[in-house]
Amino acid sequence: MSEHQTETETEPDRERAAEATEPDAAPSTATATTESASRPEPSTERTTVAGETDETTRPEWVQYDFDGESKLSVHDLDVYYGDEHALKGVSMEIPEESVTALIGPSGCGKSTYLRCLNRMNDRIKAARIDGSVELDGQNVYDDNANLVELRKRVGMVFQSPNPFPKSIRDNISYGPRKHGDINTGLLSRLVGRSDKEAEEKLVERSLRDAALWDEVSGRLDDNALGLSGGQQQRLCIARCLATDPEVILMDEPASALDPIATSKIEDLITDLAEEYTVVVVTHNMQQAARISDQTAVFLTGGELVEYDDTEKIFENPESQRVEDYISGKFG
Ligand SMILES: Nc1ncnc2c1ncn2[C@@H]1O[C@H](COP(=O)(O)OP(=O)(O)OP(=O)(O)O)[C@@H](O)[C@H]1O
Repeated sequence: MSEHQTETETEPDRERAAEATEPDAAPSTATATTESASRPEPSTERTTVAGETDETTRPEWVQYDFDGESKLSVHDLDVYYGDEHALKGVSMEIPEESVTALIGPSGCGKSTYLRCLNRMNDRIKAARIDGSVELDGQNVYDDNANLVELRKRVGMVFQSPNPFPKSIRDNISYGPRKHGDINTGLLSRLVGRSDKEAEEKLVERSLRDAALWDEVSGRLDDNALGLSGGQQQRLCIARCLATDPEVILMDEPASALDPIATSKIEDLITDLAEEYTVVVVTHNMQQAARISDQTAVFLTGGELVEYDDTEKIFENPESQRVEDYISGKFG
C-alpha cells in the first residue's frame, strides 16, 4: 500500500469492516463520468523518465485480446489526489475466472487502480475519479450503484492480514449475518428461524475453499488473532469468500508472509481462479509469473504501458521500458 494511506484507510476497524463488505455509509466524495463515447486512444506522447527508455505507449500494447468473457471493463480511468494525477487514462478489460496481475514500480498507481474496482477510493477525500468501471456491463460509478452490493460482489484482501479480534467462526459469519444471509442468535431462535446449521456449513465451506479447514476445524471458537500470519491471511480470504463474491481483489496478499505461507496463498489464488475473477497487485515478479494468466504493467506516472498474456509480458514484451523494468534495470 502507499505511503500516503489516509487515516481512514489505516484505521484497523474501518479497514476490517470494509473488507467484510460493510456498507459505505458516507456519501461518495469521488466523482466519475460515465461518458464512454469517443474514448481517446491511450497516450502516445513521448514520456521520458530518468532510467527509462524514451518511447511511446502504443494502443496495441494495452489492447489485450483474450478468449472468453470480460468481467470488468475499465474505460479511460483517471484518478487525481488533489493536484496529483495518479492514474492516466487507463482502459483495460479483465477476463472472468482468471488471475490478472498488476505489477510496476512503487507509486505507479497499482493500488489506486485496484481500489477503483470496488470504489474503495471513495473513502479517500482527496481522490477524484473520471472514467468508468463496468462490472458485467454495469458501471459501478453510476449514481444509483449500490455500494453494499458492489463490495459484496467485489471483495478485497489487504496486504496485512486483518482478522477481527473475534473467534474464527465469527470472522466468517460476520459478513453474511450483516447482509442478512444467515440469521442466528436469540431472536431468530425464539421465532424458530435460526440458521445455525446453514452457518456451520458456510463456515466449513469458506474455510475449506481457503485451504484452512484442516488446520482450524478443531478450534473454531478460538480467537483468530492466535493464528499464524499465513493462517490469518487465509482466514481473511475465507471471510471474503463467505459473502459469495464474484471478484476478489488482492493488494500484495503475501508480502507480509514467509515463503511457506506465501506458497500456500499462491496455490490458493490459482485454485480460486477456477471460480472467481482474481486481480492481484504484487511487487514480486516471479510471483506474478507463477500465478497469473495475464499481467498489466504500470509504470511511473500512472500509465498502463503493456497488458498481455503473462508469458508474453515476461518473455517478449513489446515495450522497452517494460523489458527494462522486468529485467531489473529500473524500478
Ligand atoms: N490516499 C492518498 N492520498 C494522496 N495521494 C495518494 C494516496 N494514495 C496514493 N497516492 C499517490 O498516488 C500515487 C500512486 O500510489 P499507489 O499507492 O496507487 O501506487 P502503487 O503502485 O500501489 O505503490 P506501491 O507499490 O508502493 O504500493 C503515488 O504517487 C501516491 O503517492
